[in-house]
Amino acid sequence: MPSSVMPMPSQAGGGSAPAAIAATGLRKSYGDKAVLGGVDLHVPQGTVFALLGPNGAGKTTAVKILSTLITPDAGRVRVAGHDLAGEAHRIRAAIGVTGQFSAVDGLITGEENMLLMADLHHLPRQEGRRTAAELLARFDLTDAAHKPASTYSGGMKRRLDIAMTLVAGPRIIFLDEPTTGLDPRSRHNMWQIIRGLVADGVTVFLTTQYLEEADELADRVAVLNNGRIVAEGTPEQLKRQIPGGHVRLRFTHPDTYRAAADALREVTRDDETLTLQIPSGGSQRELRAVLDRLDSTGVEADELTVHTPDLDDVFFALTGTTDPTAPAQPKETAR
Ligand SMILES: Nc1ncnc2c1ncn2[C@@H]1O[C@H](COP(=O)(O)OP(=O)(O)OP(=O)(O)O)[C@@H](O)[C@H]1O
Repeated sequence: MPSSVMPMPSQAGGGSAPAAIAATGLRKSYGDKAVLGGVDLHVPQGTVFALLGPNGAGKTTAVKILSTLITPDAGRVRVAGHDLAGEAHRIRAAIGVTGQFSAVDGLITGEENMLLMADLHHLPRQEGRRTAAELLARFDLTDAAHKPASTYSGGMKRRLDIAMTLVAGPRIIFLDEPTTGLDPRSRHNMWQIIRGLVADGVTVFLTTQYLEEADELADRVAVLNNGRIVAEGTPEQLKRQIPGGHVRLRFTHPDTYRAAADALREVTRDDETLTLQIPSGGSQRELRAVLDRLDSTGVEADELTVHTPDLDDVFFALTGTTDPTAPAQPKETAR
């Protein structure tokens, strides 16, 4: 068995795949403030795991513990097959961490940052140069390699940061909010980079406030709220737990609106906006049933929208909050 693999008992949703990261009963308090109140995590090798949570939920604290930066008050942690208690140095050698605050030194060039990292990891000079050049090319930074990093855009700095994390070839990387503050294009670039890492077999532990990001990237998502995991599963599993799919019909004439309300069952009426809401999973069959019923009474809606539950709904249902920093997600598809 490779050293980065640890067997885990089969657990709900986690399957029996070998874990790259496993934690049980993780607790951490600052003074009398309990930040993590008994957290279990299981991240199979070669997968992307997203830890979601509102501001202050304890995501960064969890990452800091798992990446050996701080010690938990209680709990057992194994990363890359090594126990945090006693083998933290082995864990450190096996992982890469990109935090919310960049490790990039703006005064030196991108290439110099990379070579510095290669030196820190004691790579032989030749190998360090080769690895730096390869990573700079892979992250589309070759042209900027000889410019001071302070002249880089936010997206370029973030790419350089991750490239630096990869110099030592970690098989597990922690990305704490990797796309916060990036524009949509840079965010999509970052997603491609993360997908590329996973294609190479790297395990990615990601924290994010962007629900769309977790949906796009993560094999599994855990929602952290008040120091506890309140839900865990694939994005699809989480969405299925949440009711909320519906068809919304909007009318301009009150008479048509009333006729439609009478014709349809199980509608929620909004008399002010002349809108009807019908619970629906959004399948073609369910939509057709609604349309057939409207047709049969000769009523035509002025607008029809289908709302399928997304991670926003999950997040809201589980944490009682939507994150004001998350960008608006287009949830509804006008038909
Ligand atoms: N060193 C510390 N000393 C005291 N309190 C701390 C310390 N580090 C974190 N906290 C507190 O612990 C709580 C969780 O912080 P943490 O940074 O883990 O949350 P987070 O989920 O990462 O939040 P965000 O999304 O805002 O980064 C917060 O209330 C924070 O103020």
